[in-house]
Amino acid sequence: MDPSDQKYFTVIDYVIFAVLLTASMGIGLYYALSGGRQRTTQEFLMADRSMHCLPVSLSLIASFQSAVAIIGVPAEIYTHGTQYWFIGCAYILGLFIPAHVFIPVFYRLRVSSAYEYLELRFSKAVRICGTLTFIFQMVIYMGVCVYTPAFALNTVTGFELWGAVLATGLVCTLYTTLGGLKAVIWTDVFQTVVMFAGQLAVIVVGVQKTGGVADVWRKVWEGNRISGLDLNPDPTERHTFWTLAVGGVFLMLSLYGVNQAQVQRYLSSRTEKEAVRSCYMVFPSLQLALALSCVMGLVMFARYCGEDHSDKLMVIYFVMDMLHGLPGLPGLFIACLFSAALSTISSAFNSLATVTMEDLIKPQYPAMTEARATLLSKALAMSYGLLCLAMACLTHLMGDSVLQVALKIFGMVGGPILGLFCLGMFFPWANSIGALAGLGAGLVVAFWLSIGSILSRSTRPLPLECGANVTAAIQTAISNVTLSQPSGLKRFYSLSYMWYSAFNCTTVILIGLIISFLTGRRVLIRVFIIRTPQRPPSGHKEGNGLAFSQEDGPSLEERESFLPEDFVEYETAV
Ligand SMILES: O=C(O)CCCC[C@@H]1SC[C@@H]2NC(=O)N[C@@H]21
Ligand code: NA
Repeated sequence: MDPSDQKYFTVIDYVIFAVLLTASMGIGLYYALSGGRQRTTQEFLMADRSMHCLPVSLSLIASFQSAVAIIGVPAEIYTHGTQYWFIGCAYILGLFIPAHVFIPVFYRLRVSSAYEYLELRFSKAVRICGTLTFIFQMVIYMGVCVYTPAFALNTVTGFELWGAVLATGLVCTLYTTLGGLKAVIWTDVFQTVVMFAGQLAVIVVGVQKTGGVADVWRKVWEGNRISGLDLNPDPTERHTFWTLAVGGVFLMLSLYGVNQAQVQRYLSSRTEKEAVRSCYMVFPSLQLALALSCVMGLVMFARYCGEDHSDKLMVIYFVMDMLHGLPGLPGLFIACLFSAALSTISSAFNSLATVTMEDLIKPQYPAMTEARATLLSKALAMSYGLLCLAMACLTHLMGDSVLQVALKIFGMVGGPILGLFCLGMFFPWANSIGALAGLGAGLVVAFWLSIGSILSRSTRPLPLECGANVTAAIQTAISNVTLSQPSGLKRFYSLSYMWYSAFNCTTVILIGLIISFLTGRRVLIRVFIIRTPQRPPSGHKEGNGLAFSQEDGPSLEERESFLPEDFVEYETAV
């Protein structure tokens, strides 16, 4: 069917899309006109540190579940099978470690930006480099997130491309600028619900139209799309249990442990326990989001197993094929797609405005009044919004698998940032020079690796035949056929992109330690001692462990609020 002449959208579909934008605007206006009316940066950027765990947890999901996942994951499952689903195993440690390692450090320091920790632990220079790296990462990622849904929709349904990008970008910029973090969190809650509803609708209609669950399962099974546990230890294998479940942990830590967008949500919680609880509550919802997008890919395979389309358009084509003729459902899915995009880019705007304000501007102008600071924060949110629209154009040039592009960005830039924080929290003898050198080296290696990989490798999609005639044996033979096994630099370039976060994080730590040792002469070490509530007399001291280490540190006791004096200075000769 030629999409352009299909009448996909009835009036009700446009109404649903308009309702989504209007509701989001309404929430933004509500928080602009209620509470403290967004007059202080504490309210605008930190939601007055008054949030409950439920909205925070849904907002934590929404931040990194964009249209990239809604479109990219089903395409991944359609093309390569369900191996990607094993990334769900990474969610266990990927959320447990942030809850008990990173949240205590950030929450007890009562910072607004995660990068303040880097100045307290290392130096101002490390903080600024960390902030700039984060800004670079999120600006590129934002562009991918705005562009993906608009481009895919336009191609399949003729839906006005730049009109959609502009509508999304402007609405998002407005409610983020007007309503601050409270509005961003509550629109995230609303948009996450729309996201789940849209995906569920496609699955229910898709299964029903493809002959029912049994039929879908049979086709998917015969089409060899249910991947077994692939324990192949080869790090150049794109998706195996190890690259997803272990490499995925580092990816999750770079997002849910140290990414400012998530740290800001933890910090907006009313108590530390509330923040930890919100982190725990992310787990089931994230598993549900993953399951929905994977099942959508399976249903799509059952429907089209013989046909071959480029992945990005495939999903929208499938959805419109399933939903057209059912008034309101195409509109619901569009609302789902743009909810995914809106909730991610609003989080990006707000976190970018926060770090720019807290890490780059306030330190230069300490005497700035609260009113001016808030006004400037709003101006920043607005300008990041416009920058994001510009980035959307750039995305035009990206590769074809949007999921892979997004995950590569996290690996290339998020990995080194994770390494920087780990260096600070787990290695007390690391110093500022080491941290800077580590971050620099990590970024250089990360870019060298990913550019090298783009130039030298293409993924081998599984054959698309379905039906009993293609036995699993043949499939395995085909998919495992080893092209001339790369060696040396070629092998380095063919490292699975799912290992980028782990690899780049490790590079930063190793280089950081080596340089710290080399320059460690008489270095002053500032180690932040976390104190845990005084335990009932159980005889042993419990520490949150982390960022500190020297055993002869001060006794562990509860502190109302942590002040920089909690950083204990140590002279060490190396
Ligand atoms: O959806 C996106 O914008 C980016 C792709 C998914 C990012 C990672 S994958 C692991 C974790 N689970 C999610 O749902 N999102 C993040
Ligand atoms: Na989102």
